[in-house]
Amino acid sequence: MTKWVIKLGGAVLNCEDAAAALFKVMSEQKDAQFIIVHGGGSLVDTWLQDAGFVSSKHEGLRISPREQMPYIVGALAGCANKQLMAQAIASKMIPIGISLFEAGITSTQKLKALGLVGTCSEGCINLVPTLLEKNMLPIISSIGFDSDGTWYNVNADEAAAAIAKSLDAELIFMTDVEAVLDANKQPLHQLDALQISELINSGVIQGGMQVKVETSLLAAQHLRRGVYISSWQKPENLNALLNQEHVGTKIVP
Ligand SMILES: Nc1ncnc2c1ncn2[C@@H]1O[C@H](COP(=O)(O)OP(=O)(O)O)[C@@H](O)[C@H]1O
Ligand SMILES: CC(=O)N[C@@H](CCC(=O)OP(=O)(O)O)C(=O)O
Repeated sequence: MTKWVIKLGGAVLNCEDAAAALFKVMSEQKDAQFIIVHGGGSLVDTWLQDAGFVSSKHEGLRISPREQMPYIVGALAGCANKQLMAQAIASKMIPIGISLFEAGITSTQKLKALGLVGTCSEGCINLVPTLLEKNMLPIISSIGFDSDGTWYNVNADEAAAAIAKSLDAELIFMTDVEAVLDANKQPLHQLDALQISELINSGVIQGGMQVKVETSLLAAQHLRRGVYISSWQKPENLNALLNQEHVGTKIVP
């Protein structure tokens, strides 16, 4: 049975029932198992702003001071995770909301200057295979922990790639744009390492998309197959991708 890790960008939560439409596509698939890894960057922005914090990013990664972590964890592992669970339940699936720790990923601090931004490496326990055996849908937030129990804010694209790696699963990034766009805002069909570095150096790919393409390339190289970036705005995109059709941008190793 093919395993698919589907990374959902957090903006899906701003669009009523968009996630439910994707869950419906998944529930109709036979011979496939799904694992959701989700973001929620826009929700984190709102929660931090409402709490009076200023939040900034460095190359697409949110600088995460210790005192902001309760809001970040609350938005990602709490609100975003449970909102997605609600839409999965409405789509007649059986979701189990977990963090990276239960999904077999351990984190450590990435870079002191970023605060509690975490990395991903292989952890000690992994509930995902058991959940899949029981026909449950793991919905994994990008909150990680180290072996001392310190919590970390992990970029959700990096989290999805680590989960796909640990399960040797197919990986699809579903974001808020149809594809990676070139300098003229035209969709790019396929990208390799050289094209990616040129587009980043020239500033055409930046911010969250920079993290996504860099992470996709590493994942494609590790998995030795293409990784897709497409939009969650059209559920038919997911259907097409699951049927091996080319939609969005394919990142090739
Ligand atoms: N070359 C590019 N092509 C497409 N989107 C880009 C590009 N460069 C930057 N972006 C931005 O990246 C965003 C997607 O990244 P991000 O907001 O992190 O998505 P997600 O929350 O789905 O992970 C797009 O909405 C767009 O604003
Ligand atoms: C370290 C880091 O950048 N963490 C991200 C985690 C959420 C995320 O990645 O959300 P999207 O997938 O919706 O962008 C953040 O705080 O925004």
